[in-house]
Amino acid sequence: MKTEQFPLEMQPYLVPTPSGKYIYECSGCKGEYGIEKLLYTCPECKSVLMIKDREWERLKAIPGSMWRKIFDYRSMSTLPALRGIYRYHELIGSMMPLDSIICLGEGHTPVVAANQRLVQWVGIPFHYKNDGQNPSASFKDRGMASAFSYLNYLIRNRGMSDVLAICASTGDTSAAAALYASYLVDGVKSAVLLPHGKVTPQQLGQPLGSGAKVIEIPGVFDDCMKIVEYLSENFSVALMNSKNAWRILGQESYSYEIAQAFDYEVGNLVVVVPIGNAGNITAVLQGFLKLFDLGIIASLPTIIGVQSEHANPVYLYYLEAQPQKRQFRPVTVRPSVAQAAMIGNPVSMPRVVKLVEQYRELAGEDAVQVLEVSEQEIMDAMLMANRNGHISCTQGGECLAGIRKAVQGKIISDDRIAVLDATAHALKFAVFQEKYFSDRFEPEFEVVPKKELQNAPVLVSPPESVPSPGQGKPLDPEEFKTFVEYTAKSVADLLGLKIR
Ligand SMILES: N[C@@H](CCOP(=O)(O)O)C(=O)O
Repeated sequence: MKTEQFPLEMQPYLVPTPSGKYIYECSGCKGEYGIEKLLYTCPECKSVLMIKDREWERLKAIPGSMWRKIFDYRSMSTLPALRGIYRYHELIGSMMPLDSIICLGEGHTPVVAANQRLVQWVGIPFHYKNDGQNPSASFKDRGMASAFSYLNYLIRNRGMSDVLAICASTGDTSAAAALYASYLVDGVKSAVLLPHGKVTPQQLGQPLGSGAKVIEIPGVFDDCMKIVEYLSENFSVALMNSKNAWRILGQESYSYEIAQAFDYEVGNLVVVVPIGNAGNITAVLQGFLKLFDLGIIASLPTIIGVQSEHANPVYLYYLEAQPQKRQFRPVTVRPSVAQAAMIGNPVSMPRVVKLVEQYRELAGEDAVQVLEVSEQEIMDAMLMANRNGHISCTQGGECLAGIRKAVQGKIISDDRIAVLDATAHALKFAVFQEKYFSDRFEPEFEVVPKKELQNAPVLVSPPESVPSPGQGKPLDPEEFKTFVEYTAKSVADLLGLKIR
């Protein structure tokens, strides 16, 4: 819809203009730093940074009801910069002029209600929010849209040039970073560091296809992360992992979209997210806190973070009930089907600690929970989801296993409604489905396929006496008729079809 076609009262708000005073704020010592250049950790105490708008309070001059209208109307705007996550401009980088914004179609991902069979299996109604329907098929695109828009802003306004965008990845971040870098023609190249053999073939193909320099490293993601951290401290590169606080801003849009999808009534919702490098749960918590602070939502939803038993440092941290006794200890990860979250030392942990405390102060101790599930539960849940109309990845399976456990363990009451994060498209993780279906899981995964969830193709192969078409060798009409009749009968027998 064109701006002039919106109701008159909305027109002044539709096209945002740059506003606010953005700074980096240290999640440890609270030190503040200007955003004229990229900064990842506090120069003083080395803790990770958050981005803060010093003029945030000005947004409260507009009532929550009006913000709701602004965001809803903006969803209909055809202005290129507002087609994706920047329809929430004031919340995720309002200093950014619209001409710096990169939008590759991220956001607006569907919220799909579970059918009755799945609702019964879990115990409460729930929805999947399919972030696999983003441009590079994962939620990382939300964060990359924001981090690359900021890079673009620095290139256009601050004379930045010859940028090498670099990241460590379990697969999704690299696909997203390479995609957005390839779009920015003004001197941005990308390089991605992947743990050798621990990224699916589909995910490996993505940055290669986008033209990134793909470098494989022995070890796991945590090792790659240490290398890119070293590179970003000692060389002129732009770090595109969620350690870069601009990534977090964009990923907050996941919370904004959930609020919008539920008409901003989120108090009864339980939002379930997997935890890997912890950028996602950071953004989800911060996103809902911002909406609450501006009166856009009247109450906060419950947040459940889920980890696999094979990569569970955040779960172990919160196992200790007394906050003053909690101590974060990185873990050595074991092979996990939730490979995107196979991370033992999440870089956003200091942000999580701070935000969970803030969230619990406002919404109660139970408002944020962290659970762990087994590899078996993750795989079974993903397959259950996908057999019932979803396109969930293994991390989405992790969420489903988590909410089921929470309901069965009465951590969540049966009058709640859940929204599960399917962080990536199922196709990226087809290799784990294949291992399950063909019973080829290496013992370390600790997954034993259940017969009722397996599936395999059946080859109908006519005997030599029946002519069969071959590549470039079409059958004559009589032979073809014989082939069709024989094969159709075999298929009918296989399917147990009855003659009409
Ligand atoms: N799961 C991630 C790991 C890196 O996470 P990030 O959000 O810090 O970039 C991936 O897809 O690589």
